[in-house]
Amino acid sequence: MGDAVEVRNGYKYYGSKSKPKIILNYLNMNVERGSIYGLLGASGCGKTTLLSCIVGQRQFNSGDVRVLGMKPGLPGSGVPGSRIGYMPQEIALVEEMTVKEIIYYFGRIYGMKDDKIRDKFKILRDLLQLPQANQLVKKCSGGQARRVSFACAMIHDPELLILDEPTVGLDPMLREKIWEFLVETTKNSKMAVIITTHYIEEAKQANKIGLMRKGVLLAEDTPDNIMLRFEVNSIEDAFLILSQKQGDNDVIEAGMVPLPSQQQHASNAICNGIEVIDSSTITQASEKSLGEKHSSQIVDEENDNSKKFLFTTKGRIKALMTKNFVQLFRQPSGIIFMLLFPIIQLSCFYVAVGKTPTNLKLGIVNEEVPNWHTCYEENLKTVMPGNDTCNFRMLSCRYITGLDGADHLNKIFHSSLEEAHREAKKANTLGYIYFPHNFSSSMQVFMEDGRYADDYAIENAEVTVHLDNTDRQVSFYIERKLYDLYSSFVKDIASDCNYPPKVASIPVHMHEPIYGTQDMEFQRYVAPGVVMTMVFFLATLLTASVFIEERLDGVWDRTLVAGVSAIQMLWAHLLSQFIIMVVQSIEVIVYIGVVFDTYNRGDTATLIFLLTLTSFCGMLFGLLISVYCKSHTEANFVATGAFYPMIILCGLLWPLEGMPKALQSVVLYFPFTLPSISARNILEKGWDITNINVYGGFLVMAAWIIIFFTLCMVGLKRKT
Ligand SMILES: Nc1ncnc2c1ncn2[C@@H]1O[C@H](COP(=O)(O)OP(=O)(O)OP(=O)(O)O)[C@@H](O)[C@H]1O
Repeated sequence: MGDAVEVRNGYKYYGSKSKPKIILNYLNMNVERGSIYGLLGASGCGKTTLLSCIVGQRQFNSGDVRVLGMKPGLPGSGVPGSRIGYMPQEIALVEEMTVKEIIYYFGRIYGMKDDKIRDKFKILRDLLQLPQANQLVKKCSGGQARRVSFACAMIHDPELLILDEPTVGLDPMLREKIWEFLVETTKNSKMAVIITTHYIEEAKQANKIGLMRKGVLLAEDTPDNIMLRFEVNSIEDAFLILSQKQGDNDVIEAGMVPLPSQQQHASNAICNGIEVIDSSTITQASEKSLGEKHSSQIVDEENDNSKKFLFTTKGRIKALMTKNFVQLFRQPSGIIFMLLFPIIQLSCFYVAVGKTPTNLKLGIVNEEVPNWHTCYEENLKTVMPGNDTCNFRMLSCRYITGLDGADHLNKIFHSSLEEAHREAKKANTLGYIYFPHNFSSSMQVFMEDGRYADDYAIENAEVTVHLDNTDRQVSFYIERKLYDLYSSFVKDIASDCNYPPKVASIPVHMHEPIYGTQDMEFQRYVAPGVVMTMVFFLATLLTASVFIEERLDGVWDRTLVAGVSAIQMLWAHLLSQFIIMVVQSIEVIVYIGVVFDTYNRGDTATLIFLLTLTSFCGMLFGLLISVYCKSHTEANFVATGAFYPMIILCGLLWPLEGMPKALQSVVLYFPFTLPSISARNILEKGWDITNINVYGGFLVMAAWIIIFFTLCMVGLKRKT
């Protein structure tokens, strides 16, 4: 059957080719089936790197590795996959799951049936003194979590069990029990175990130990033989002697990479006569047998795989989706984020945006009256029509009292222009309006015989306005109010003087709008864009954080080593997210429809579809970020960096027509620009998906989905 693991001239470096940080320096290793191999070495000597190359998580830069007779990663090799069990150094469990759930998760991933998982779980629970089945992993102590992690690696009775420091933090009794179990199991089966440990003496129970230092195995033999050879009573002493012999001079310098043949020579020299595995021990015959086994095993495995394929894939997708939902819904922040955030954000938007500004302080200086109370005297008459003339007095009062109808304006009366100016400068008012002492008489001259009115009269017939323009929205609003009021003020005077009111109105008439309403609020214009950007970025942040978290806590890698492909993980995530997104989109549409009474002239299903696509696109963008960013901080930078340009350029804050032409033609294809126009067209114009001004947005969104998906795939392929 050959050895469980055979490593020949394993060479691995991190960093660039020109400046390599060499971790494994043409290392050789043999692990027999049905045996325990203790891999010992100081922290940082490369043990984890070696194990990751054995389980197929990483690859050697050169050299050869056979695991259970095949090269890891080859189709049908079962590595990564169910032939091995891997317990990484970090806990690498889903914290939101219970002990039972995480065991079932890995069992299903390995393609086990539920009743088999249940039986094995019972055995492991007693053996490893696992915590209560319904205890959350995050509530487990370090030692408990390590035992659960160990159980996950063992659940499927692998042919090769790889344990990276499994006994750290466990009490001596339990450590002993675990070793007993491993010794017993390897005796009675063909299971091979590779175990790294810092407790060198416990490795005495291993069938073989490898002493590793600076990327090479200094010795590889049974514990007794090693102690015998160095005439010492402990492996630790033997290791010390070996390390001294290797010496510091042999620190591997970057850039001085020896050739395999030179290295073979070098490592023999390093070990000063100590027998280090000789690569020539792989005989022609064993190579041949490996080759034969290779092809026959591929056929067997492929047959087996095709039978099990459906069952395993179903089980995996079920396990992955359950994990996703558990992860999301066991964290209060997850539910808040997905379901409550849209409600909170929409409420903020609808309550705060687009309403008419109120309590706007506007100063008034009126030189026509001795004091402002005069304007509010009862029986004040400002227009006195005669037969062939119409006399005006204190007309300014008529305009000022007209302002009372504009209840959003708060009038502040000033006694002089200087005072009004001073108050506006101090920002105590938003500006002021001024009426000269001869406002009414000038108006009379202007209205009765405008053709002969002199400049002085024309000037004094004006309402002079000075506004603080720094808040343009507010000053626009005041301007519009003052214009509207003046228009009705003049019309009223004309009517009182028995002139036809139309003579006094501006001859531009705004009829009922073709689409929308005359009093349509700004809110309705921005709402589609706001809702779309909201669902997009919620999905982006959620996906990016979930994936990065999984990668950082080791769950992602561990699941890959268990045989799940990155693509399967991606599909499971897409499916679970899709369900959440449909719920979220319905929630958003119903909420704004029912609570804020937002009408929709078009088809609601089309809107929900567009919103779900937007959310899906956001999710893929989040995935893309998680693929290329290493940490949450990096992901946040990218998400925030993308958020503002997208919002600013999509026509949400300012119409596209106001942007430079070249920019317009680019931003039109941004993820929110055409889609928000489509949404607006559905809502306001009632157009359906057959209209280009609606399906244009769908096409853009679909194109972005394809772009993000392709980039994700490229990134994932490069990473795995
Ligand atoms: N992705 C990486 N990029 C660069 N260097 C790395 C990377 N991963 C590990 N290293 C470095 O490689 C060396 C070997 O790391 P490795 O984790 O294999 O050591 P180890 O023997 O398992 O240590 P320990 O017992 O502390 O886990 C260390 O110096 C580590 O800093």
